[in-house]
This record gives sequence, C-alpha cells and structure tokens, in this order.
Amino acid sequence: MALPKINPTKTTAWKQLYEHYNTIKDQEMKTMFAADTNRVNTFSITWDDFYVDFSKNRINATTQKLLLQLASEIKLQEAINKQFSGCLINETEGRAVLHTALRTPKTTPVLVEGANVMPQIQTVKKKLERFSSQIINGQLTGYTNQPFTDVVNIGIGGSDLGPHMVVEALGYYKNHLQTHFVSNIDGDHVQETLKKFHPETTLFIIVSKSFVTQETLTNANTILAWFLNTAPKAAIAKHFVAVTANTKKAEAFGINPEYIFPMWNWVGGRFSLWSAVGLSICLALGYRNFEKLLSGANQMDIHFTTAPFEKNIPVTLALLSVWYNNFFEAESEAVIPYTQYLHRFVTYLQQGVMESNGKSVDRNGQPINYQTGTLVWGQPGTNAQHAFFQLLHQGTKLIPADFIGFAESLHGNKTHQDLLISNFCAQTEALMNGKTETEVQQELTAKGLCNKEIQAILPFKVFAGNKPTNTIFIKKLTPENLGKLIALYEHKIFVQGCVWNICSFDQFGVELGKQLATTILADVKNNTFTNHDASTTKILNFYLNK
Ligand SMILES: O=P(O)(O)OC[C@H]1O[C@](O)(CO)[C@@H](O)[C@@H]1O
Repeated sequence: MALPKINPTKTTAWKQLYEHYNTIKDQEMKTMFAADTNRVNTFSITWDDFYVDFSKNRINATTQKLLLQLASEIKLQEAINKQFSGCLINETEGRAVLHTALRTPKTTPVLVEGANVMPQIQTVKKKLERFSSQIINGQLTGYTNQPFTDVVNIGIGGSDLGPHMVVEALGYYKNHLQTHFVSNIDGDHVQETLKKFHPETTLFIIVSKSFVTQETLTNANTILAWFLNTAPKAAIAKHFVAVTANTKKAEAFGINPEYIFPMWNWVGGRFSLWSAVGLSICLALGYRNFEKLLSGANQMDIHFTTAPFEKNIPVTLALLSVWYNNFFEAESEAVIPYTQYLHRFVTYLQQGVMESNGKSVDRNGQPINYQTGTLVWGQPGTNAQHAFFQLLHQGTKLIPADFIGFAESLHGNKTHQDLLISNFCAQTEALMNGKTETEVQQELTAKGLCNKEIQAILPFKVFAGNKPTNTIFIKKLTPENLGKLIALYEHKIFVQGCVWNICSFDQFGVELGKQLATTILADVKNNTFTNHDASTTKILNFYLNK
C-alpha cells in the first residue's frame, strides 16, 4: 500500500511544462491582467473564511492545465487517499501518517493496520481536557497547595515549534497562565527561563515523542535539579508531566504514570501539535480553543480531500511552488504574515517544509537530478518590509512569496488595521507592477529634477516587477482559522513530496550530526581528540584553550 513512485521528470506534463516555461518566462503579469479581465476570478479561490488570490503569478491557463496534468500523472489523488486511509506511507520507517486522525470527528473511524485508532485518541483527549481544566481552574495545585501560575514546555523540534507557534499566534485568547518554552541545549536558554517563575507554582511538561532526545532530557534534568533545590522529592509527581510515545522511558524518568500523555508513532514530530504535544496549547488557551483549532484543521482536511484540484488551496499552492522551484529555478520562497501574532509561524514552517522535503533520493532510493525542498524564510510584515524587502523588489533572485493577512484586527484598532492592510496590498501590487524607466522619469521630472540629474539616478530607481506572490486573506485570526492555515501548509508539503517522489515523513538527515556530537562530547570530556579533521581539531583546541 505504498505511495506511487513516479519520476516527475518522466511525465508528459513535465516535458510540456518545460516547453511552456520557455514561452511564458519573459511575459509580464501586468500584461496578462490587461489582456484578461477575468484573470482574478480564474486564479483565485474563495473557501470558508479564506480568500486565496494566486492571480499574481507567472502563469496562464496552459500553466494551470499542465500543472494539474502533472498532479494527475503522478497519481496525486491516489496518494491522498492512501494517506487518509492509514496506509503505511512513511515507508522508510514503516509507519502510517495520520496526524489528520487527531482532528477527525470521533464518530468517523480511522484505521491503522486494521484497528480503529479513534477510541484511543478520544481517551487521550478526555485526559487533556480534564487535566488542563483542573490546572486552569486551580483544582490541581502545586506542592504548597498554591494554584499554578506558569507552565514550561520542555521539548525541541516538533515537540516545541508547533505548540510554541500556536500559543503565540493565539495570544489574544490566552488565560492567566504564563507559558514558557525551553528547547535549546544552550544552558543559558534554561537559566534565563528559570528566572521567570517559582518552583511552587510552575508545571513542567516534558515533551518528547522518543523520550531520548539529548536536548530535552538534559534540559529536563537541569530543571528537575533546580526544582529539587527547594522542593521535596515527593513534589515531582505534582509538577512534572510528560507527553511521549515512549511511556516506559517517561516512567523511568520518574513521571507519575497518571500524568503521562501518550502519542503514537503514526504522528510525525513536525505534525504533532494536534496530539497531546498540544498540552501547552490546552493549558494556555483552554481545551475548548484547542478543539476549535482541531476542528478548523479538520475543515481544511475535508477541503483538501474533496475539492477538485483546480479549486483546491493546498494543491494549488503546492503546484505553484513546484512551478517556480523546478522551472524558474527559484531556490527559496518567503512567507510574510501580516500580523505580529504569527511571528513564530515561519520558524515553525521551516521544520515542516525543510525536514520533510529536504531529500535527494527518490522513493526508490535512487539519487534525483531535480530540485526538491524549497528554502522557506520570512517574518511578519510590516517589519519584513524594513528588513529584506529591498532584495525582493530589486535583488537578482526570484523569490515567490506568500502574503498572509487577516481582515479584522483582534483589538479593533481601525487606524492601525487600515495602515497594515494598505501595506499588505501595496507590496504585492508593487512586486508585480514594478516601476518602469518612464514612470521614474515622470516622477523625477514632477519633482523638478533636471535631465542630467534624472539620468544619474534613474537606473537605481527602476523596479523590474513581475515578482510572483500569493495572497492568503482570512477574515479573522481565530483558533479555527489558524487550524485551517496550518493544515493548508501541511497538505502543501505532502503534495510537493508526492510530485518530487520523495519520502516526506522521515528525517534521517538530522542523525549524522547527532552521532558526531556524541563522539565529540566524549573527546571533550577526555580532553583527547585525534580522529577529527584538522579544521575541527583546531576549533576544539580553541574551545579547550589548548
Ligand atoms: O519529540 P522528540 O522525539 O524529542 O524529537 C524532537 C525532534 O527531533 C527530530 O526527530 C529531529 O530534529 C524531529 O523530527 C522531532 O520533532
């Protein structure tokens, strides 16, 4: 029940896309708009609270037709069906990929190797609901009987990025609990965080699917030692809980089995915020908001699995990204959310996109000769405008960008919102239209510059334009809509992995560095190292003052 294994470059669509690329690559989007008054309707999708405009792309009807043909030739629909029906599509690890089951309504059975996983999901959800409400309302207290004021999530990668991003993104809906995230092995990260709360009123969640991750266990032990400086040993049971698929290791660490929240190997780390990994979300926002987040994601799952591909948001955004990555040879794409609440969104996406699709062998284990995973980067607008937009507008690289905006301001400040949305719209318009020599000349003439002065400055003031963007405009930043947005990008990642014929759900590429770090640590402790290259040896000598 494996996913299809089709080399995209061998499809008819791929070859035709190459030929088509040569005919369209120099065409200007503004000319395409002028020639087709219906372009914006053809290349936009209105769904639920979302308006997705992809008309500012270097595409025409033929591009769309060929990209859809590519999706059909690589058997995308079959792949989607296999994912959602619990097939072991993570072949290199022999696992199903079913984070979507976590947001499926409880009455719909989801089978993994013949067994319905919904009852176990419900059991954990009930546990999350009960525990989080008891902490929030003060029914469960710390060892000195004081209610909890602070929650610390100790985890890294998928056990940190997702929950951290969501807690920040939905900060508007937060309750009184202060949430903190400790991830880095850097001891200064832990020490700085420890300054912010008191042991008697703080709950620690150790989040690790494997429960063997060096960073998480080191940080957990450091925090435990700090806790035991003032608290008695018996207090650990009240203050330390765990989320893991390795319950034995969590018990061995000393966590009360009642407070171990299980997850399963069919939930990938970078897709795990919907599982008990979202415990910090439940605590910070209340369980009802967590359910709303899940329900929004489920609505996007339904859209993804049922909408025809030409009106399917994740499929459309994935195919456009392939278009630029593989035909225009754009190496990266920017994601610019126009809300400060989403300030961790791109950091979160980077793991999802790059850990999933940064692969250079295909599903048959053969080296591939085409580009895969895009580099994803960005930060909230309007800050981004004052940081790197110069390069987007006038640099030499083609960087397609997603602009994500919310029509309604949560605090209702119309003055600011009008300014924010004006910038949101102005940037995509400017990136597309650019500014011609004639326009610059007219502008400078109107300012009273003489011809000599104009000619001297003119080349620097021209904007080539024709830079592609997608606009994802959403009515309001709510838990449901955030769930939809995250699920959108998850599905985009999956579709791209299908097109590129790669295994999107393993991450062997992170292992080598981990292994070497273990060797180097032993060398550092013994103060002897002979088995390293000259460069590494000299760096280690610098560290050890040798
Ligand atoms: O939850 P764990 O097992 O501690 O793993 C943390 C992270 O480490 C990785 O395995 C590698 O970075 C990620 O995929 C995962 O999200």
